[in-house]
Amino acid sequence: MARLGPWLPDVSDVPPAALAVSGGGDSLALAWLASRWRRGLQAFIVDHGLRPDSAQEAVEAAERLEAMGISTRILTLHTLRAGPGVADRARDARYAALFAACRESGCVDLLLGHQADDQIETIAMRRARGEGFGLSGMAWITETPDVRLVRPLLGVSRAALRETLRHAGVAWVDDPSNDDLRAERVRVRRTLLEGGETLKAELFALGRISGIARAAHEDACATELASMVSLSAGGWATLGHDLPGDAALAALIRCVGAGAYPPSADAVAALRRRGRAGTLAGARLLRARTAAAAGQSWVLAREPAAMDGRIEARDGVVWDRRFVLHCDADMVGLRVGAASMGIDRRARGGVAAALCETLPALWRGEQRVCVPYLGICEEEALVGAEFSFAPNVAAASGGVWGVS
Ligand SMILES: Nc1ncnc2c1ncn2[C@@H]1O[C@H](COP(=O)(O)OP(=O)(O)OP(=O)(O)O)[C@@H](O)[C@H]1O
Repeated sequence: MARLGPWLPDVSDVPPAALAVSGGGDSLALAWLASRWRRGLQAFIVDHGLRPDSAQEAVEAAERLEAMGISTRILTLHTLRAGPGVADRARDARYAALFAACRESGCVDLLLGHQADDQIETIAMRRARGEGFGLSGMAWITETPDVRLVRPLLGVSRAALRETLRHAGVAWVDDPSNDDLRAERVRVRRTLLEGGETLKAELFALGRISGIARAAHEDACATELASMVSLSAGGWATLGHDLPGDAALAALIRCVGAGAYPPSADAVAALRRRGRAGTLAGARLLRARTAAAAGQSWVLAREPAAMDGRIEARDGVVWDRRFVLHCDADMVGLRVGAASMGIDRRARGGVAAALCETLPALWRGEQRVCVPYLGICEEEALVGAEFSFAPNVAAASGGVWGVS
């Protein structure tokens, strides 16, 4: 059996990972954290040549990186000029330079310092522009023909990264263009700061919800997502909350519970204030059981459907407003009901019990004979039985498009 580790791979074994470092707090924190994670790092600093101090700042950032033991190259751009659209032109030129440098150095991964606040701002900007799917924000990993872009810090707040650097004794430079109100991102950041935590929390929820909607159209694993949202991913903790704010919790309840109308604001506030398990508008709020997340983390699961669908014809049973059943076998006489409780942990294959209760199963009388999503099938004729999302899933997954 192979030995576990080593955790710091030998440079000769793996291609170097590239770091895009601006000299600002986010990407320097990325570099510092990465330097404690692995060897074989190659940092690239792009000097856009647009400000008189930029060359000197690039040299200072390079010194900070070298002090962390990271080999560093400054990529100087000579052709950029100030003027209309300079931010977009600078970004295009920066990525082109970074990609070329990665190719030259044989780097397969390019790590970027985008963090959780950037993500929230991105979602806010896309929402303001009326974009739809973009509401799930930036991807953690983006494959390009040149390199794989990796954003490992998307779950970490700007404040936490600054704190990390302070502890490590690493100085950074705040780019003055981050205060330039002509930039859309800067204006959005200002609005978010003024709007406070509620707005942030709402946008975070919206991002997740639209991710859920997209997944619902992509594959069956979306069942899990459409039926259950984990509130433990560190997102709310990042915002300093145990549970999301009222508006965000209402949006999530609507998504998971698929109610035709949003829950009342008072009911949501009461559920949140109580801080314990409860049911509202077709969704159940439960404490997560996992030991690692104990104390802080919650799950919002769909309330198990009370409805049983008796199969009268060969096909076309819609269950829980979400699923359509398909099967070649004659199933008249069976019924579709919730997979329900009592399925052995091993048979569930890691699927949470709360989610299991919301999955469709085929029942013959009191006997559960098939749970397609879990691969459980007691009758040979039913082996091909399948559920897919009902065509009205966008509506069924709960006002996904209508949350505002
Ligand atoms: N001058 C630079 N040199 C190298 N990398 C940079 C530079 N500027 C930004 N980056 C990389 O891009 C990340 C995001 O930076 P920032 O948010 O300023 O860029 P952006 O213009 O919003 O870019 P994006 O289009 O990628 O969102 C940084 O954390 C860093 O990894």
